[in-house]
Amino acid sequence: MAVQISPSILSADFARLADEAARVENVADWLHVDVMDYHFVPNLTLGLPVVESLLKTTATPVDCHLMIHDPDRWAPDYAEAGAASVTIHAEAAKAAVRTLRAIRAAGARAGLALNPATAVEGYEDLLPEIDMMLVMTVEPGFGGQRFLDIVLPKLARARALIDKHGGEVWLQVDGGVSAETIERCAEAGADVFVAGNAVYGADDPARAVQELRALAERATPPRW
Ligand SMILES: O=C(CO)[C@@H](O)[C@H](O)COP(=O)(O)O
Ligand SMILES: [Fe+2]
Repeated sequence: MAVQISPSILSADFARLADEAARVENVADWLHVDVMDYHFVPNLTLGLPVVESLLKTTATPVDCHLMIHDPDRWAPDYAEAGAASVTIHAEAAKAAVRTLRAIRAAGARAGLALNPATAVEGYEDLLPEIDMMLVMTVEPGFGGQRFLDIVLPKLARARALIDKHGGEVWLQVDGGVSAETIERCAEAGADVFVAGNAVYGADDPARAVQELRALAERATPPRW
């Protein structure tokens, strides 16, 4: 699978979201939208009404990362609104299979996110239910945090499980991904790279996306 870059608007200017999305249009593969609710994580960002408005202003597929207490209640709504990918947290979902199926039924790709301390092995049975696994490389809640390299062995184990399963499950990495860390993520098997600060903290976000993509492509090991 080709390298995909998903800039996180968490590091963008929330008062100018349409303009910020336009800065990476035609360069980024996705626009990563971090939904936080002050309950699952100690931060608050935006919700469905803002995502609905954003979807009207950008042609880039929207990748919603739900860091919310009750994803079973809300995730299908994001898919129905038109988000192309909706990711729920394993630690928050109480009915993960039902919710992942509802996301797919609404026409979106279904993602399952794991916090740094959550073992991937517990979720092997869910691989047929998902289109993407998200391995967090920071504790969720804030942009601009330091990359947790202790998560890299888990990322590699996730890649091995996905390859063993044989399906088309993408492996996303999120948190502290930058020019300094992206190659290690690619070497460990990630193929979708979220980057907030490294893109929207740069003078030229589009160029930052291109540079990250080139680094990840160079470091991606041949798999077939
Ligand atoms: O989900 C999250 C944080 O919880 C991320 O998507 C961050 O927004 C990534 O930002 P950087 O670590 O790349 O600055
Ligand atoms: Fe995220």
